[in-house]
Order: sequence, then C-alpha cells, then structure tokens
Amino acid sequence: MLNFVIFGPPGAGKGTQSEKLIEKYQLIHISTGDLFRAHIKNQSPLGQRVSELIAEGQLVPDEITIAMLEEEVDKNPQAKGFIFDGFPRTVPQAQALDAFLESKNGNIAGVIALDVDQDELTKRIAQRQLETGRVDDQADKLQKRIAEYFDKTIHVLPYYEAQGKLSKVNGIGKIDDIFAELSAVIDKY
Ligand SMILES: Nc1ncnc2c1ncn2[C@@H]1O[C@H](COP(=O)(O)OP(=O)(O)O)[C@@H](O)[C@H]1O
Repeated sequence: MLNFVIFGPPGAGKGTQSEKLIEKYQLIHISTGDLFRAHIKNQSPLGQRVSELIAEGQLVPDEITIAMLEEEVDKNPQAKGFIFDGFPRTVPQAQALDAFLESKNGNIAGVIALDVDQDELTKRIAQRQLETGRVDDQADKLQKRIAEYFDKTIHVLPYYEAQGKLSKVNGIGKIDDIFAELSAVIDKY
C-alpha cells in the first residue's frame, strides 16, 4: 500500500489536488471534512454529534475522528493506497494513524504540505463561501479554523519531518502546475 497525507491550512487546495491525484494514481481519497459533511447531511447520530462543532470551526474530538477514519479505511480492503486529506489534524491523530497502518503492515509513505500564504487563503475561502455557502467558511468561523490550525494542526508537520517524510510544495499558481509538482513528489516513491 502506498499511502500519502496531503496537508495544508484551510483553503490550501487539498481537496482539489486530491481529486486529481486519485485519478492519476488510483488511490482512495479519504477526506474527514467530506465524511463529516456527509454525516451531517444524512443526519446520522455522528452527524448530530459533530454538526455544531464543525459549524463553529472547531476540531472534532480525536476519538470520534480517528474511529471514523479507521472505519473508512476498513471499508476499502482492496485499496492500492490512500490519500488522507484533512487527517491527521493533531499529533495524537498522526500517532493513531501510524499505529493503525502498522497493524496492517502499512505506513505513511510521504506527507505533502501545500504552502499558501494567509492573504491568498482568506481570498480563496471568501470565494468558496459564495459558491458553496459552507457555514464554516463565514469570516468569524474561518478565524476559528485558522486558530485551530495554528494551535493544533501545525504540530503535525514536525512530527512527520522527524520521520523524514515531509515534502513542501508551493500551493499558489495554476492548478495543473501545482499538480505536476505534487505528481513529481509522488513519482519518487
Ligand atoms: N482530522 C480532523 N480532526 C478534527 N476535526 C476535523 C478533522 N477533519 C475535519 N474536521 C472538522 O471538519 C471541518 C471541515 O474540514 P475540512 O473540510 O477538511 O476543512 P478545510 O477546508 O478547512 O481544510 C473542520 O473545521 C473540523 O471541524
């Protein structure tokens, strides 16, 4: 199994690039944000538990997120590999993912971090809010998400850097150019 994490702050383009990567490399895309939004839409018990937190821009507790992620991986036993998008968002999530994959004789091959400055992120999310109406893209909720990113999520980077797995890619420019850079990283594995 060849597993990658696509990493970056809200609005970095993780979802957009993941869609292109799964097509090219035949990997399974697991976006915890998308999974949560599907649960909320279907009004499942999990969706009901997390909808308020997500609407406020807060992280969902690790325990809930990890269990949902593991269940999703287990639904795809034939997968050639996964692209994890929006997960791990905390160091305990990263540790849990390592332990989980190890129990299946797998691992994270590489982590690709999309680098995008704050001004550009704010612009992109304002645009996305107009297009999708995502409640957590509203300015005040977005501030909370950015705060969560710098408080909790950014520490995931040194965790993977210490394992020699981190690659950074410039996330500003044409979608296809960024994709070419990402592909070049993946092709090294
Ligand atoms: N790994 C995670 N841990 C905790 N909460 C998460 C995780 N992934 C997604 N969420 C929740 O879902 C929301 C939306 O996630 P996502 O679509 O990945 O956002 P973004 O576009 O900001 O990267 C997050 O703000 C958070 O509330």
